[in-house]
Amino acid sequence: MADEVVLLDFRISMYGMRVRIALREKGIEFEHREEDLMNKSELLLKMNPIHKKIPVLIHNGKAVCESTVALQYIDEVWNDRAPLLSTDPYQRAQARFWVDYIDKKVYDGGRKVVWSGQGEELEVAKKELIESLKVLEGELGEKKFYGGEKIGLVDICLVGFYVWFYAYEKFGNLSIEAECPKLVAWGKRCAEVESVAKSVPGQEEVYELVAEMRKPFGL
Ligand SMILES: N[C@@H](CCC(=O)N[C@@H](CS)C(=O)NCC(=O)O)C(=O)O
Repeated sequence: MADEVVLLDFRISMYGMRVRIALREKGIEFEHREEDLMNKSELLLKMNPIHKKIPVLIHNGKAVCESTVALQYIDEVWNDRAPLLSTDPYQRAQARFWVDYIDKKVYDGGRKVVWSGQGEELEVAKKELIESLKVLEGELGEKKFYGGEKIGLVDICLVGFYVWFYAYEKFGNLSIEAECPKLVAWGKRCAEVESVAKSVPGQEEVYELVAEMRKPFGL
């Protein structure tokens, strides 16, 4: 029986993007179902009753929730091609450490920049975001990708945030390129990789959609 793979998703979600990229890295055909997060589908509520969030990967009718869990699942099920992680246990542990860092620090900093409005709160958020990006830039060093010559788990998990950089810059009145030029160069390299190019929206599209989402909150 052919695999049936469905992804419940939201186009500008950095978490959704990573699952799309991983599936495309592996060459897995999948059906993409866009969710309206203000009016979630019955399927989403049924498949992710605990968190009620996207992305949800549905493989032959079975749901896998949480993006990093989905990436691990994808890597284990389709383990005969395009590995997302090194075979070395220590390298694997390191990659998972950085994904955890991204999800805690970059997500938090970015969320606050987008939703803080103006003033002291925004200044603190900007500092937090830039600090976390500088740490990640340091970890990249002179490598082409975090995965080495090819994109790997850390690249796949961070590139969705790169797609939000323009929105962070506009709402935070900051220049990520001035602060982290090597990280921005890395993001541009990633954006040229086929699996990424096919999976992520443009930075302006993200900015425009987020600007619409902020309006009801008077931002
Ligand atoms: N830790 C989750 C985060 C997923 C997440 O925050 N999804 C957001 C969209 S980016 C969502 O579904 N939000 C809807 C809600 O919170 O009701 C993951 O890695 O999958």
